Amino acid sequence: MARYALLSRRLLASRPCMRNARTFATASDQPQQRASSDYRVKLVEVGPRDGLQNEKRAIPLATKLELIERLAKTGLTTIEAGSFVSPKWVPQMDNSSEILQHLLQHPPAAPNPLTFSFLAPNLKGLNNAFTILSQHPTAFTSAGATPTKEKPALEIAVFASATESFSQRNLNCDIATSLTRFREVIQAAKDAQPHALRVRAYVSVVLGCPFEGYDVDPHRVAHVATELLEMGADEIALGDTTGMGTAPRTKELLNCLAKAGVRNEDVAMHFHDTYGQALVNTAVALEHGIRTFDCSVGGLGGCPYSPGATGNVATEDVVYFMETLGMDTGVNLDGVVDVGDWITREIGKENASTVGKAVLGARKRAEGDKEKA
Ligand SMILES: CC(C)(COP(=O)([O-])OP(=O)([O-])OC[C@H]1O[C@@H](n2cnc3c(N)ncnc32)[C@H](O)[C@@H]1OP(=O)([O-])[O-])[C@@H](O)C(=O)NCCC(=O)NCCSC(=O)C[C@@](C)(O)CC(=O)[O-]
Repeated sequence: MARYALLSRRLLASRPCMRNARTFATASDQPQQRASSDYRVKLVEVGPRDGLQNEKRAIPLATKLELIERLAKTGLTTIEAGSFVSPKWVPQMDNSSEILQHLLQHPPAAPNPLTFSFLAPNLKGLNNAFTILSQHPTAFTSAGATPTKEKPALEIAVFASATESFSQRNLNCDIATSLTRFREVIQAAKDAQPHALRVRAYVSVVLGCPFEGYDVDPHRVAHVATELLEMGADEIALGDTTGMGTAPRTKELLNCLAKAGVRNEDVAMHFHDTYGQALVNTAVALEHGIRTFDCSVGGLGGCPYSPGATGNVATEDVVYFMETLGMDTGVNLDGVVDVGDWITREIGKENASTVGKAVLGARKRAEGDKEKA
């Protein structure tokens, strides 16, 4: 890890990405899977965490729980439900312990088994999660096991940065220090008793930084990602935190990661739609072979430490987009449209989903036609 921190940005930029596929802690001997799974897309709903973390008004615990319960009914299988960060830094996430507790005691009714994900930036955050988990040791499945409707799976997410400026603003430390902390978090999550936890690792500002601009070095992203995989992270989520990503730069980034040995099945894309490019970039990533995409119902979201960044790409828009391409998300479009309509009204935000608004408008017109007839 230290070698990445010590190399100058210039040196990194001039280095070609590694040509030979590297072996990471999580790599298996299986060849990249194609065939029918090629049409299956996994959507990770981040609305309850990324979608709400930036809201200034306190959102009641009951609203957050109802949001998760409503989302669970739509066919979504992975829901980012909270964040064990410092409440001084992100006050909105302060009731994440209660959320985790509730989800373990009362797993939401859902058509599919669920995985819940929680952010943890350090051991303190992870230990806060462990305090709740230790009270319900049999209420969730282990990392490798298949979750059931009665026993959800749990995942911890760490979040690194591709630029030093964003790392300082978001985590109050440089990238090297954050990676040292994440190594401890990942190790502790893997060693957890009675169950190991799955670990997702974000790399933020991969296609543009609010403080350093568009020119984020893809080689730097690849280095941070490979470090996290070598530590044992199960998945890398590439965050276009600012929504500054474009189609050619998304392609360049993914090619760079592939050359560094990062497998498509270990990558998730996390697009924000600030410049309206999220679906175009999604298409590029899909074409590249990525099959996991983050999204937020109603297009809620924004990072408190990324000024000007707006919401995540809307779940409704991604579901519609994937379906028009013949991809299978397993998510009920009408169901997520209803949730987006409900939560945006509930918290007094504009519904940022284009598809959500179109479907709601079409329904209204159909009702009007029915009344006239
Ligand atoms: C990492 C720290 C804590 C360092 O912040 P720090 O101030 O350097 O931490 P510290 O270790 O000096 O501790 C300061 C105080 O915080 C407490 N503390 C320390 N850690 C925790 C914890 N885990 N949970 C609860 N409390 C904690 C600690 O106990 C102490 O309390 P005090 O003694 O003053 O009463 C802080 O910078 C932080 O919480 N940052 C999180 C910022 C954040 O949540 N950002 C949004 C999520 S990232 C994101 O949205 C991007 C993403 C993931 O969506 C992808 C993308 O779009 O790119």
